[in-house]
Amino acid sequence: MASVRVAVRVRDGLKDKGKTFSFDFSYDSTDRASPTFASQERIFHDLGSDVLKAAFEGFNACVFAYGQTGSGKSYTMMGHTEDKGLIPRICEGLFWEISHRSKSDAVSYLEIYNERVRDLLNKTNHSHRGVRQNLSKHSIHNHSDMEDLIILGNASRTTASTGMNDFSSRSHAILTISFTQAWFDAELPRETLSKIHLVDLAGSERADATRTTGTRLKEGANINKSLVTLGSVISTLVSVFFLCDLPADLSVGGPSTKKKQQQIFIPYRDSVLTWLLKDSLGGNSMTTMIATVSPADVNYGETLSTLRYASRAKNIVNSPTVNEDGSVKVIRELQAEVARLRRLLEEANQVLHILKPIKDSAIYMLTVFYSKVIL
Ligand SMILES: Nc1ncnc2c1ncn2[C@@H]1O[C@H](COP(=O)(O)OP(=O)(O)OP(=O)(O)O)[C@@H](O)[C@H]1O
Repeated sequence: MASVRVAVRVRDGLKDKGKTFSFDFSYDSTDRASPTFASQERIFHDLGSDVLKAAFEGFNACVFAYGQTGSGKSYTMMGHTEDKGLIPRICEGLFWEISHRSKSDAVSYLEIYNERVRDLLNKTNHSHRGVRQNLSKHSIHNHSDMEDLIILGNASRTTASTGMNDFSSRSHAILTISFTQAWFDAELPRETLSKIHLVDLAGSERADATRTTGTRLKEGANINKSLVTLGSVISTLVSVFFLCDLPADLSVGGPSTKKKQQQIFIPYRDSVLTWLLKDSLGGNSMTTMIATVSPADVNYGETLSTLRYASRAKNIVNSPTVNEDGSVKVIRELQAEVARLRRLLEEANQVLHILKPIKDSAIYMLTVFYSKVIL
């Protein structure tokens, strides 16, 4: 079991309004000259390197950035050419490690725009409501292939200028790296498949703050709808785990608590985003949420709501397991069984070896007894 890790990254000066939250990490990225300034490198060191570690151990991993529009989600996830964010750094790390191991990789990159999935790596693919239908998968052989795909995908992403951000992401973007490793462990074959989801969410926003109308307003409504669903999924998951955690004597429903947990409906299907992130929230994944805040006074309400959102997400417990290829696992288990039977046979032979002289002398004694006493 692993809790969702939550890191908070602050863009501007934070005014103390007397609320306290606790998170796994907190970063101050307000002033480059400050000794406490958290650089992109530091964020990768703390959060990105664990994603790589999990993936190489055969787990699924997910990082998603959540926060008000303009607070630094895209900067944290993608960054700029000269100031790279988590995605390019994780990809670099992946290829650095991969050069020492056997593997194969595939990448897909999609955006969810107005509740429709659009393939960012295949412009001929029209957007659709179905999840992952027709999504192109691209084999990559080196880091430069990966960089080209990211540049291609980013160029297709829907951004627009809003009152809060000149290049506001108007969609949620999910880059998925599927990653297979095959090797021999004590002469037995092993194969694991890990998936890394790197997610840059569109900004949570108020229409009046972003001064949106028309298309922007419709986008904003869809963004907010999916973020509200994400919030409901998080709250519901937390209540399920809260019931799990209750000691038997405190559990509200006594023996029926388990039944209640099973009856709780988690609204994953209410938005494309939550459906795609199903495994990352309450499922088989090591997940990190990065909450970005830009707490100028004017943003106090949004900052507080982001921190509350993040604080709830911290209570989600996932159950990550190593994703081993089923058929390779069966082969490995059969090989282990054959080795066990061989060992048993050897032991039986050794016992026979010890018993043989006893058997021979028993036959000899019986023969002597028969010839001398009976005859
Ligand atoms: N920690 C930071 N250090 C330096 N610049 C930053 C930082 N965070 C954000 N910025 C800058 O602020 C601007 C807005 O950031 P960004 O586009 O990442 O916001 P966002 O949260 O992704 O917004 P939206 O939800 O509208 O897409 C960008 O020009 C970005 O480079």
